[in-house]
Amino acid sequence: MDEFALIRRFFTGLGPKVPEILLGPGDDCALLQMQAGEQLAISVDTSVEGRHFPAQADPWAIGWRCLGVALSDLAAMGARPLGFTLAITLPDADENWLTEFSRGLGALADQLACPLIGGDTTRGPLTLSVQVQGAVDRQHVWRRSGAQPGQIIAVLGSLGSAAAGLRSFHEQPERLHDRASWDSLEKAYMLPQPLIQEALGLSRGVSISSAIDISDGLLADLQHLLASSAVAAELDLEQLPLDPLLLKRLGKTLALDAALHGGDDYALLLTLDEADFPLARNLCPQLTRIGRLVKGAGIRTPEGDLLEPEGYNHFSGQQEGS
Ligand SMILES: Nc1ncnc2c1ncn2[C@@H]1O[C@H](COP(=O)(O)OP(=O)(O)O)[C@@H](O)[C@H]1O
Ligand SMILES: Cc1ncc(C[n+]2csc(CCOP(=O)(O)OP(=O)(O)O)c2C)c(N)n1
Ligand SMILES: [Mg+2]
Repeated sequence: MDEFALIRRFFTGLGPKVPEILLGPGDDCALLQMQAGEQLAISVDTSVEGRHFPAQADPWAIGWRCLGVALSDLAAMGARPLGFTLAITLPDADENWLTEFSRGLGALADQLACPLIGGDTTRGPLTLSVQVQGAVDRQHVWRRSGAQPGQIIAVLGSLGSAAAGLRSFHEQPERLHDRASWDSLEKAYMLPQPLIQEALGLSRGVSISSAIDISDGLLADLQHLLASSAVAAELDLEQLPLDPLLLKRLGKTLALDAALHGGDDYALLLTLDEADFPLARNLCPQLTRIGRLVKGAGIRTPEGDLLEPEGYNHFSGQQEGS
């Protein structure tokens, strides 16, 4: 199968038709029509085999995951997906692998009405770069800056599960191929659900002062939000939303460590006025209050203990060839 046959067969017609996409794959560019009052939100994330997902992972799940992690950034801005492009680097054109990969990718593209509108196909070590495009009402766009002392910090989605799921696959690699039997931790890692609908519902109904999605770990990503907003945080570790299975599997200390530093959660961290929290909870019952913003810098517990924001960092320690 040559490059163009591969594109036609696996990467054409993924996701539904949406009115804003005037032109999809097949020309030199895709064309998007923006509506008056909306801004274009753009973000790209690369997923590398062995770095972001295990070598030999289920191709359906790799397809879902590489789009899911990218769409999470649209959720974090309160943006509605319009479409995505895929730059794919493949070691070879394995038809079975590509069939499953494009089905997993297409399943999430359908669920969130986000069609594949173009891309690039090359040969080399397995790497997937997904660029997402979204539309955001200029009145309701969320940024990392904007958090104010006195407001509360809330999280949507659970924390630490994905890190425990990755650990489970390290310990039992044969489980990577048994998608039907994945538990909630394994699903959290391999099949992250970007919180697009939840974010859109919240952004229309309540004023959110700042937001970020959690990819590197709660403390690391909270620190990015705090730095952008020039505020500090007090976190109540007893309130973190933890899956009961995570607590059962790892015990409280390791579960907390996974929730604070593990990453791969693709949960949303939001700040808002305390008075708006009941309304926000009505719109999104899973929203959990985990702390509050205070003047100053850094992250502390209510008892005053400093929490160090170590999270995932691609170049910390400079291993691999330095
Ligand atoms: N190579 C790069 N060139 C320009 N901007 C970059 C590059 N890598 C990351 N960024 C920007 O730095 C910021 C932080 O990146 P990242 O941690 O990847 O964000 P996220 O967790 O939202 O994916 C983002 O605004 C991103 O666009
Ligand atoms: C096989 C494997 N090992 C380790 C990890 C842990 N990990 C790798 S990258 C990452 C952080 C998120 O990736 P990044 O490229 O920083 O995404 P971004 O912050 O740009 O969204 C984490 C927690 C993983 N996901 N998979
Ligand atoms: Mg990124």
